[in-house]
Amino acid sequence: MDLKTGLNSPVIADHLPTLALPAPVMTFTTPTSFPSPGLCLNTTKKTPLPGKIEEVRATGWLDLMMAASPTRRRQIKDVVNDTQADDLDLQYHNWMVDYPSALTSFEAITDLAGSKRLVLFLDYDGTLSPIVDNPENALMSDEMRAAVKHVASLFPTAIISGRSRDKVFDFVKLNELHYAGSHGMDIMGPIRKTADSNGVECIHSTDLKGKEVNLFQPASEFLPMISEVYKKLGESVKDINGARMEDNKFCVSVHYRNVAEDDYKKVFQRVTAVLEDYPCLRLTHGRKVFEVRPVIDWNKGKAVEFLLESLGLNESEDVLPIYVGDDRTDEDAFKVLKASNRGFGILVSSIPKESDAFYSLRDPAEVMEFLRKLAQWKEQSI
Ligand SMILES: O=P(O)(O)OC[C@H]1O[C@H](O[C@H]2O[C@H](CO)[C@@H](O)[C@H](O)[C@H]2O)[C@H](O)[C@@H](O)[C@@H]1O
Repeated sequence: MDLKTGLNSPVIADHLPTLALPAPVMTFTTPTSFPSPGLCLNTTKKTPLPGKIEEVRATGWLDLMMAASPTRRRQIKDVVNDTQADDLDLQYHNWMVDYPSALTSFEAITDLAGSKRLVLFLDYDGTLSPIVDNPENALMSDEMRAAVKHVASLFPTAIISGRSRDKVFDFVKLNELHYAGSHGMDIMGPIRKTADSNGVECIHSTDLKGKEVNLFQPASEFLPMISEVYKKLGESVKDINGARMEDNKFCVSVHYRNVAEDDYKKVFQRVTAVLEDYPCLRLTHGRKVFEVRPVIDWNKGKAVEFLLESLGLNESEDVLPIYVGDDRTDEDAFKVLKASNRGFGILVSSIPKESDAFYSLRDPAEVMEFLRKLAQWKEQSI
């Protein structure tokens, strides 16, 4: 079995790299040294790669596209027989040895939390709302909203999403939370309580209720480029049935969930052709979606660190951050918590996946149960 490609393997490894087109601008290591888009504008157009290499690259991405957000057991019960379905269950249960359920391990989690201050980071799509065909319809249920509101009244809570911050707020509609949109490139957080140690510049602003907040937008210089590429990508995929664009402010999503598999390659080729002219932008891959974003050293993991610092909780030993997410981009946050050894990630997945998370939950319904249990535990211990 090849665990890395996911071929013949129960484990989906969707950690493939960002698009491997040669780019003159690499990622940067400090938050203050973001590349200016101007640095990338005058680069000469790259010589097209020999057909064969292009083909290999396209094929690698094609496998990824096929494997992305694979069909869940309950959806495939009509197309596989009972034995195959039982096999899938067995694979899932074996996988859970490495990624135990956060529900069945709840006591271990609260033992670890003890008297520490718990901080919650939540992804949106696939975590608080189920994955649906039309991204505009990814509504959060009232029960989930109530569960999130309840935990947010007990623990500092933030939502970190790939969507634009405004869009995710429209879905969630809760003022008690902090919000980071565009994969953390648009953060509205509390006024920083600690000294600004790494020189990250924020704009003081007010939220809808007039409360003072900090706005952090490390990719603001890229806005004109992002809106230009949004238009070009839209033009280039408009004849592909089912392809859908989404403007996430500092990044762009090209959805192919509703595209026929025969057209996947076309989507990939059209997107990469447009990006040939934008070495300052990179392509990543989520659940049946391509995400185009600036090449800056900023991601959901950095957003977690930033928010912890803003909350004055970054240096404290007494803090237990928990991040719940379902997607490849959430892995950056899982990694940060794992590396700092002070909190952990919970991967939301109904299929086995390699992850830097510590625990797992099967779907948003289990996420809601977990949030309710956390609130109940906290209230009992007050
Ligand atoms: O970080 P997230 O909040 O998880 O955002 C990642 C992407 O989520 C959305 O797309 C995904 O959910 C859609 C609705 O269920 C689904 O139709 C799509 O196939 C999924 O990829 C969002 O629409 C994207 O823009 C985000 O990048």
